[in-house]
Amino acid sequence: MSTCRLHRPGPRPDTALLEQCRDLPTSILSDSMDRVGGVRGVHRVPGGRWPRVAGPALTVRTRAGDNLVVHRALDLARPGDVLVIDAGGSLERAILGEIMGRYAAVRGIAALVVDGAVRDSEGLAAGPVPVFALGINHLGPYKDGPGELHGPVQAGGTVVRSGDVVVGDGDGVVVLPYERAAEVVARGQERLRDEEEQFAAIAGGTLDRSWVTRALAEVHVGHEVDR
Ligand SMILES: O=C([O-])CC(=O)C(=O)O
Ligand SMILES: [Mg+2]
Repeated sequence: MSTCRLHRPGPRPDTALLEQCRDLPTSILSDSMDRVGGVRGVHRVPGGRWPRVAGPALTVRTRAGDNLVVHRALDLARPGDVLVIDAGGSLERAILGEIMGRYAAVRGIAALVVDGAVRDSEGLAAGPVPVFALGINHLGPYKDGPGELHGPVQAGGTVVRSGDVVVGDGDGVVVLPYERAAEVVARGQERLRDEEEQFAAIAGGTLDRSWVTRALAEVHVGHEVDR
């Protein structure tokens, strides 16, 4: 017998806001949090080609190399949840694999984010549920516990609370704190429009590059620079 501490679940973000998040690249969203609000080192498993995903965090803290409470989380998850599993960043053992990935799919789980390793990476990559992890390891987990659900965790150096908005794509994973999510999305939409204008200016040959010379004081050393 082991323990699984159950905290009270966090708030549930608005579905329209989650929909808006799916239109915003993680790069734009982390820019919109002043380039400091991202999960570091946790990426899509190799070969996974899923579209961008966004959902509320169901936070899981487990002992490194053990997945008993992750199994509990799979059974308690609500459709659309993103499991954020803090396995202490350990790569010693995988925390989940293809069986759990397939079960997550039938439970309607939106994504699995593991601050630790996973295995069966080819099977996970072929499945419908996006999986993000710090690494891959064939060595499987123990099932002894303990752990906790819905409490605050860390993933890739970022604090994640139950109900925070988790967004993942080909660049990795960002977490929008629940209270700031609407503001970050609004900033992100503005940045996306600005980037689209830059793409059009690049294609049309009208991109203004004057900021580069303004930002740099050039120092010529010993010879004239041809222009
Ligand atoms: O055995 C486990 O606990 C993890 C695993 O490989 C799977 O879910 O397929
Ligand atoms: Mg397996």
